[in-house]
Amino acid sequence: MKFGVIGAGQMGAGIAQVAAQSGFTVVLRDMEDRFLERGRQVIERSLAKLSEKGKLDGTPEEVLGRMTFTTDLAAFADCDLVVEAIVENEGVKAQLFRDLGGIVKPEGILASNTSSIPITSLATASGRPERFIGMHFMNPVPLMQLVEVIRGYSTSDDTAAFVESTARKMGKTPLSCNDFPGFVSNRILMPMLNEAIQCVMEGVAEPEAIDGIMKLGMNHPMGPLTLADFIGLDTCLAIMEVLHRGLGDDKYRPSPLLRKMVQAGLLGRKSGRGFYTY
Ligand SMILES: CC(=O)CC(=O)SCCNC(=O)CCNC(=O)[C@H](O)C(C)(C)COP(=O)(O)OP(=O)(O)OC[C@H]1O[C@@H](n2cnc3c(N)ncnc32)[C@H](O)[C@@H]1OP(=O)(O)O
Ligand SMILES: NC(=O)C1=CN([C@@H]2O[C@H](COP(=O)(O)OP(=O)(O)OC[C@H]3O[C@@H](n4cnc5c(N)ncnc54)[C@H](OP(=O)(O)O)[C@@H]3O)[C@@H](O)[C@H]2O)C=CC1
Repeated sequence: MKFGVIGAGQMGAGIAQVAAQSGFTVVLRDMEDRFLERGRQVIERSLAKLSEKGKLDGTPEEVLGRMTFTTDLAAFADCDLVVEAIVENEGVKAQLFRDLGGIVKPEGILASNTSSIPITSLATASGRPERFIGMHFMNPVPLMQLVEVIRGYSTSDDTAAFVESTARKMGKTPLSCNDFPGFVSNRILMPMLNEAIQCVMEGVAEPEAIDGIMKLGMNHPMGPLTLADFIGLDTCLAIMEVLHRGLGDDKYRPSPLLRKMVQAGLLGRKSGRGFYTY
């Protein structure tokens, strides 16, 4: 199978890596060579770590040998499945799917790794709504078990079955849900992270104490502010906006502190500073 991934950021690089680990031929695209190079380095580090621990089938070189890095969308023409993992912005994603709809062979399936944006509207933009689906991997992709599979209004049974079987071949567990803002994962997770940010803003406690309380008290592997920094505060804000707009309830209002930090360019781990400094 030829597996396409668009966006070589933290999610796209992880999805491409795990697809190649699973034996698929992979093409990974970003807009500029320097972003592809950054993605390749992340993949090389992750493969080295997995290999060191005996958790990799074959060598890192064999896995990398199944991957091609490109800036050219035409390289996706013969892909059986293309997963998009670019910025969490509906207009930008819709334009990409309009383009892809005219490039990828008609029987190819298009999927979005979006955290929250309506699958049905991206499916319409693609011009092939029956062969369009949400394939939502979790961060960090090489370590997390879940793929949340989101069916759009017109997604066919064959498309859902193909994507679920592909997720299993990648060593993941697919779980399905319908197309509602934030799906299941982020409808439940993101309000908790937003509330932790609101606690910082209101001076309820210092970030370290908030994270410590949730880690030690609730056995969460990461505190909510560490996790928000890990996901990216720009992505967290984009998801909260979709929940707020899409569900029309002020309980999903993004914390003003979250908004201000994104305006200040404090995006978390990827920009070097968020609630913590990296
Ligand atoms: C926003 C959305 O739309 C959806 C989302 O994804 S929401 C986010 C979902 N993800 C989470 O909630 C993650 C929560 N965090 C965790 O589960 C854990 O902290 C974790 C699995 C990320 C890390 O595990 P941990 O037990 O905390 O230990 P940590 O020491 O950091 O890492 C474990 C090992 O994995 C390695 N590791 C981390 N990332 C890796 C990667 N990408 N590839 C390979 N190895 C990796 C680490 O280097 C470490 O190796 P050593 O044991 O040799 O030091
Ligand atoms: N972060 C997370 O924990 C998770 C995120 N997701 C979702 O995955 C997707 C990607 O997130 P993530 O990998 O974290 O984000 P990153 O910021 O790490 O990467 C985003 C990617 O999108 C590209 N991009 C940015 N702007 C544009 C544009 N205008 N046109 C085309 N490409 C663009 C970036 O390229 P460049 O480097 O050139 O800017 C980069 O490759 C989002 O939809 C997000 O919601 C899903 C699960 C978890």
